Amino acid sequence: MDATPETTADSVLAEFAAGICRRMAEGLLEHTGGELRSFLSAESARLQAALADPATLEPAEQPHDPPRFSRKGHVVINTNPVTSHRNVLAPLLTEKLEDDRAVATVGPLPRQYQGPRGMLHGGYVGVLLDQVLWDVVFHRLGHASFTRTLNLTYESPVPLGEELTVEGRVTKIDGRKTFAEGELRSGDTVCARAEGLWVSPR
Ligand SMILES: CCCCCCCC(=O)SCCNC(=O)CCNC(=O)[C@H](O)C(C)(C)COP(=O)(O)OP(=O)(O)OC[C@H]1O[C@@H](n2cnc3c(N)ncnc32)[C@H](O)[C@@H]1OP(=O)(O)O
Repeated sequence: MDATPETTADSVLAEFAAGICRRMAEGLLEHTGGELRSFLSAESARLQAALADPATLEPAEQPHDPPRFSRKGHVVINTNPVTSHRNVLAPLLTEKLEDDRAVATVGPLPRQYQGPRGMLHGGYVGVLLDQVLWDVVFHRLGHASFTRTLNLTYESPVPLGEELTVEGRVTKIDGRKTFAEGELRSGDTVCARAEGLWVSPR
């Protein structure tokens, strides 16, 4: 990353643009023909308007992920593909961390995450569980670790278009090894379970 400073207005604009990109990604899979053209034109116009006068986006909004600064003063942007409001791939989580437990809500997820028709792609099920289990391990240890194993059991398809709950728990710490487990639910239905091992750096 470079050392260019970023104002709050810049951060708000970047997240606004990411929101438009998310809507475009969804709209590209929803619309066709003339409807697609109108949709793209309207979203482009919204971005152009914000670019022409970024101040109009403030102070109504504050950035969710304002850039941090490294010790050398370089801008560090949150690139996380699950949680960063600036990463258009991120489905975005709202997460609560307490002691050995994390509970996150995500979604409703749109069509760009689709695997089987109307259902979440299985790889994304793993992405969501990996993130929440990593988060609870980080919260418990106070430092980052690497996912070494992640075993998934798919119990039932995960519906798109509904809010999902992802829960993670630390189950054991043994030296550099931290074990955690969790599940992804739609309502009261457990759709997937995960258990894995996280290894702290030497
Ligand atoms: C900022 C937010 C980021 C969120 C990220 C979300 C999580 C991620 O995606 S992390 C990225 C994906 N993971 C990776 O890329 C990791 C790739 N793997 C690695 O880099 C290495 O294998 C790494 C670091 C995990 C472990 O390497 P290394 O430190 O050499 O481990 P190693 O010494 O062999 O094993 C450590 C311990 O685990 C044990 N162990 C290793 N594998 C297993 C296993 N499968 N089962 C049980 N125990 C195991 C070893 O026996 C050893 O135990 P002990 O300390 O008692 O002797």
